[in-house]
Amino acid sequence: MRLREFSVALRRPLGTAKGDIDRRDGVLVAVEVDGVTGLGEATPLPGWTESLAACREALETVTNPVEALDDGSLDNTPAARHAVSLAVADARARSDDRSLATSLATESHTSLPVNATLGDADVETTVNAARDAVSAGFDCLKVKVGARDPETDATRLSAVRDAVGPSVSIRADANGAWDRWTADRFLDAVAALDLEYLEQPLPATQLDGHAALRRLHDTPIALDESLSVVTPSRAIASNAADVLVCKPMALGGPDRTLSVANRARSAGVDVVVTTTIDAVVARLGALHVAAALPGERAHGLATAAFLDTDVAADPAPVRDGVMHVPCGPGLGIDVSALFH
Ligand SMILES: O=C(O)CCC(=O)c1ccccc1C(=O)O
Ligand SMILES: [Mg+2]
Repeated sequence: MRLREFSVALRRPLGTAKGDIDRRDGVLVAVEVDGVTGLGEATPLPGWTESLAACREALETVTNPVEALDDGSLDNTPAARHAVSLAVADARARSDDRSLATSLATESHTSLPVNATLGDADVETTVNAARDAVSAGFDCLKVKVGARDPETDATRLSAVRDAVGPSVSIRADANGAWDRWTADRFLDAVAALDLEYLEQPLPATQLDGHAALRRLHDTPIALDESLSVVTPSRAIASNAADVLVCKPMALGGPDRTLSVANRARSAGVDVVVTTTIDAVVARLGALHVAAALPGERAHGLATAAFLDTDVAADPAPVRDGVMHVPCGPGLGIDVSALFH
């Protein structure tokens, strides 16, 4: 297995309730499966995955990539497992001469709607960013909340709703910033705004709290960080979510993400696939995984624009709020663009 480290700055930091994300560092991998090369990427983000040091160490110990996926050695390092699992899946799809999405599902989407991601900012900046996103063709916005008091966040969202009108879908993501009472205040204040959902209002371990919010308010609830600290089965069984926000990087790879998504769907829980603001290889992986899932919701994959540079050219840029799934073999990116 070949490894190549990379480091990219964000063009503009993403402000969240848990601080700014301003750079992303990770490891690209290339594996050989039956003589065919596949590409993977580990871009760890503590809070969702292991540290970069733990990720690097786990990848350096892999001798047989296919066996490493099943022997438990990568179970505590989801970003490292993601890189290996994606690379093996990419190699297999390439040797079958199929796109990754079509190798993962008998029926897959050829294009997907995606949400614009709006960081924490004051009311005016948030409204301007929302208008810009809608002008660019997005009909779904995800706004970061939880860095301000809940009434101020409600004012931001209300101003966004007024600016974009009723036909644009609005999501909010608090990144676990609140306690039950603060989340109640926020949900009371936004009750008339018809939010698509509120993502991770409470800390990751508080499944019962999320279940209570779901019972007491009409705004649907989504879980994100919780999926990194409790088993997906528990998250699904606890009635704590209408939607699971699935980050392949945090769940340990495309295979694990598909299995979580299938279990969620059987329980009547929807799935939205997002990135941890990854480089092009992992973004494409998440796009193919999302394409392999049924459902019509917008995914959180429009994160390329946060990066100042990338490790290779992007074959799936966002146009009009939509991403087209590359139909060439595997991920749809040349191995030679990344490994010489
Ligand atoms: O879902 C999106 O719109 C983009 C991804 C995103 O918001 C995100 C990006 C990096 C780290 C955490 C998160 C998050 O969903 O909380
Ligand atoms: Mg989130």
